[in-house]
Amino acid sequence: MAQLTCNNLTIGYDGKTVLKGLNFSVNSGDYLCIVGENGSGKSTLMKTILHLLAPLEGSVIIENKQHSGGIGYLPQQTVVQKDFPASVLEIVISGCLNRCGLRPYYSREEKQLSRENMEKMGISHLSKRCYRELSGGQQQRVLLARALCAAGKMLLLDEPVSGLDPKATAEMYELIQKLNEEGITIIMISHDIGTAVNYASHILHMGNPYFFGTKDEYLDSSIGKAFSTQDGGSKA
Ligand SMILES: Nc1ncnc2c1ncn2[C@@H]1O[C@H](COP(=O)(O)OP(=O)(O)OP(=O)(O)O)[C@@H](O)[C@H]1O
Repeated sequence: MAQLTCNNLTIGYDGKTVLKGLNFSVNSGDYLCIVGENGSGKSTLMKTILHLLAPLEGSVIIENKQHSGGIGYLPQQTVVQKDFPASVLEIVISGCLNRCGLRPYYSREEKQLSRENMEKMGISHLSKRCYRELSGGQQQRVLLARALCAAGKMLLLDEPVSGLDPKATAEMYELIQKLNEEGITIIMISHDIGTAVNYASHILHMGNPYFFGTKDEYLDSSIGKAFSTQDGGSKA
């Protein structure tokens, strides 16, 4: 069943179109990689899916939102965020804020959920450490644990390995794959087509024309062939 459907969706800012007429859907348990050149609209699409930006035309439908819980979001990290003066636990548990509603404290269940997600991400031993003193890879695990606290069944990840070294990158991809195997739907922006093709079940290649289909359909398509042979098949 489709968890997310974009119908004839036009995205952009202040009435200026970035990409027109997008049609695709994501089913529960899918792993969608969004690839495309700089400025092709990947982050704009993600913000539109999150309802942070209104569509210029068309619609974004998220099925059973009230039953499936929230959407976990891992934004692209900025320099300011890397310097955030809070403890790991404070950052992870802030992912539960939406669950609190008007209640001005975290419940026992929310504290337990934060502990479980830190455990999943292998960062329990860092819970009291200050976020800004951590390595880039550790910081991304903290933000992923935070996104998991907010997530029901869907995680949106905007270049989760940006700036990480090869070892931390591989570990991050393994963690994301494990979450997908546990049933969480993944929608991830990536600049790395090689990885997209390795891990994803579906590819959305932003551009005019855009491509949407399964990984195998992408590898068979002219756009997929052109990009997966370019630069040794790694960069979009
Ligand atoms: N806040 C904004 N206001 C107006 N235009 C914007 C804004 N943010 C992005 N844009 C424009 O929208 C277009 C798409 O940008 P977007 O960031 O979605 O691309 P992207 O594919 O995510 O790029 P990258 O790979 O560099 O992250 C670009 O032309 C960009 O200049």
